[in-house]
Formats: sequence, structure tokens, C-alpha cells
Amino acid sequence: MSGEAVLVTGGAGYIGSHACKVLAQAGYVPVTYDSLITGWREAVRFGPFEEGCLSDRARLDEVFASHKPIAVMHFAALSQVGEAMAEPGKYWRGNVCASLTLIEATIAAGVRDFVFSSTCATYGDQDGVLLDEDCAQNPLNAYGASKRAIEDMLADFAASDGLNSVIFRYFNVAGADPDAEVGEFHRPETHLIPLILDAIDGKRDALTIHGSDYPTPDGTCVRDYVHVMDLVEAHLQGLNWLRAGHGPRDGGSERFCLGTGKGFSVREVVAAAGSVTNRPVPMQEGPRRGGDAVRLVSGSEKAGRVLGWTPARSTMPQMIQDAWRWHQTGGYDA
Ligand SMILES: NC(=O)c1ccc[n+]([C@@H]2O[C@H](COP(=O)([O-])OP(=O)(O)OC[C@H]3O[C@@H](n4cnc5c(N)ncnc54)[C@H](O)[C@@H]3O)[C@@H](O)[C@H]2O)c1
Ligand SMILES: O=c1ccn([C@@H]2O[C@H](COP(=O)(O)OP(=O)(O)O[C@H]3O[C@H](CO)[C@H](O)[C@H](O)[C@H]3O)[C@@H](O)[C@H]2O)c(=O)[nH]1
Repeated sequence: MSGEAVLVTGGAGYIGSHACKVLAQAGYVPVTYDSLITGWREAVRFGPFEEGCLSDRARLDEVFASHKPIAVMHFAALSQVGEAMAEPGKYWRGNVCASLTLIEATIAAGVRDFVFSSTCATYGDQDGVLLDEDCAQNPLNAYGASKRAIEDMLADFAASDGLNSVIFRYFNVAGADPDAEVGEFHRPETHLIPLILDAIDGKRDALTIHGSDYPTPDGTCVRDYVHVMDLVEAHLQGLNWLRAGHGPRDGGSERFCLGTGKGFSVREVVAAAGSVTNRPVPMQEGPRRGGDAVRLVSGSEKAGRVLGWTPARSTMPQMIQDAWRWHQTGGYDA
């Protein structure tokens, strides 16, 4: 492998593994740094693997010294809303304190370009507005709060140490690599589309709809879904934009929302999955899940305008089709 190295934290997870694939296709060497707390060794297929935790500064220093990455893509995080409601300390320690250690190690290694996974969960409920980079951030749970805190941290280190960052606030990520080499595989799974697919093929009894009395047209929550391949393409464009000197230089952070601007209710996603797979979806209605916002939909054109990003694969049937193809491989413990 002869390209320039990019340190990919969380490269053994869902989104990070897809990012490694596009980085490798673009000629970079994606070096996965991951503790495997929620990730999979088998997902690391496109570059070297370095096992380690973000909070282990000595291990990070060793990995920076041996691979000499030109940039960091930081995906590693805990990201379950329910768990964050029950155990907020885990999120402040595992996301905020651990990211501080990573950022300090990055700066000490002389690396200045940093791409960060943030989330629309930083916005909280905003009463039906389409969300963009200028909207206020009022997270409803410790997961969203931890991501907002890391965004603030990046701005502080931009001012003090000249760190240049691109912050992507993702809406709901879905789908899988169309070649099904990697895909979404969480244990336990909490995300809607893989849970629907589990219900369709009998891996669970039924999908439970978390709340059907929300103030939306059909009573269920609305989300904006973006294909994981489109999402990681934006990361590559963001990295190249930073490296070409078009982004912040000598310290700054630029934020981008990554969504399509189209909202789907839980019932609409269930119906689309039934029609793409041509199978019935066993389901039942249950109570609301704590920490859920009613509606999260992007109203931003900035990633398209500034980075030239076009979410070409992000239609609901395509996302479900690609997720279904991956699902049928059985995932990493098949
Ligand atoms: N999936 C979504 O819809 C979504 C939406 C918005 C933002 N995000 C963000 O995208 C990123 C990736 O999410 P994902 O769905 O791929 O999650 P994931 O759980 O599949 O991947 C996270 C990876 O990070 C690793 N990790 C976690 N803590 C670590 C630590 N302290 N040290 C080293 N490795 C650690 C895990 O082992 C795992 O491989 C996260 O930052 C998440 O908050 C995800
Ligand atoms: O069994 C389920 C699972 C989910 N849902 C509903 O489906 C929608 C989507 O839920 P997900 O758990 O798939 O995703 P979230 O909207 O909770 O996503 C949140 O967590 C993600 C990371 O896990 C991202 O960070 C994202 O930005 C953040 O809003 C929500 O209304 C949820 O209540 C159900 O009805 N039943």
C-alpha cells in the first residue's frame, strides 16, 4: 500500500467501514483505529487495523508515529439514544473525554486536518422547521449533548492550535455497500431499517413502533434517511476540500448537514420495506421511546453548494434494497 494514510477511528463500525472502502478506492490507506466495543474485526477489509481505545493516549501516539496519517476521520463513538438516556456518564466519558484525548494526540502528531461525525440529534425538537447549519442545538439526550460538546471542542482547538475541521451532522444513515462487502451490523440492533428486516425474515417476532401519538400526519416520528455510500462520499469530498486549502486554514471548523431534505415517518419506512422485499412486516404499536425528537429533516443545501455533494443513492427503495442484500448475507457472525 503506497498511498497517504488517513486514521479512521471507528473503522470497524457501520459507517467507518464504508468510509474505509471509499478512501481505499480513492488511493488513500485507511488505517482503522478501533476498540471493537461495538465494531467487528471482519469489517476491516480495506487497510490496516490497529486495535485500541480513543482514551489510550500512549497507544494513539504509537499509531500516529507508525502510520504518519495526513488526516483523521473520527467516527468512533457510542451512539444509542436509549443507552444515553439510562447511562449519560458513559457518553460524556466515552465520547467527550475520549475525543479530547484523540484531538490532543492529533495535534501532538502535527496533523491538522480532521473530519468529525456529528449528528442531527444535536438539534433536539425544533417544532417542524427544516434544519440547517445555523439552527440552534438543543439536544434531548446525552448522546446529542456529547456530540455538540465535541463540536465546541473542535472550535476551541482550531483557535488555539490551528486544527482545521469539517463537521458533518448526519441525519439517519441507512443502506449498505451495494457489493455487500460491509454493512450495518449492530448487536444489539436499535436502528429502524435493520429491525424491520429482522422482523420480515423472522429473526424477531415483530417490529415495535415506538409511539403512534406524535403530532405528525400518521402519528409516528419523521426522519430524513441518507444512504451510507452517499454519506461517506461526502467525507471524501470534505477531506479533499480541506487538503486543497479551500476549507478553513490555520484553524477553523466548517459544519455541514448531510440529509436529503425528505422526511419519512416510521409507518412509511415500514410500508416501503414491505414493498421492496415483497414480504409482510409483522409489527405492533408500543409506547414512545425516551429521547426521540418528533421530526428531524434537513433543510440544508450547503454540502451540495460547497463540496459538490449529491446524494445519488439516497432514495428509500434503494436504501432498503441495499440493506436487504447485505442483511441476507447474515452479517459478520454468519
Ligand atoms: N448510524 C447513524 O444513523 C448515525 C447518525 C448520525 C451520526 N452517527 C455517528 O456516526 C459515527 C459512526 O456510527 P456507526 O453507526 O457506524 O456506529 P458503530 O457503533 O457501528 O461504529 C462505531 C465504531 O467505533 C468504535 N468505538 C466506539 N468507541 C470507541 C473508543 N472509545 N475507542 C475506539 N473505538 C471505539 C466501535 O467499536 C465501532 O466499531 C458515530 O460517531 C455516530 O455517532 C451515526
Ligand atoms: O424498533 C424501532 C426502532 C426505531 N423506531 C423509530 O424509528 C425512528 C428512527 O430510529 P433509529 O433508532 O433508527 O434512529 P434515531 O432517529 O434514533 O437516530 C438517532 O441516533 C442515530 C445514531 O444511532 C443518529 O445519531 C441520529 O442522528 C439520531 O437522531 C425513530 O422515530 C424511532 O423511534 C421504532 O419505531 N421502532
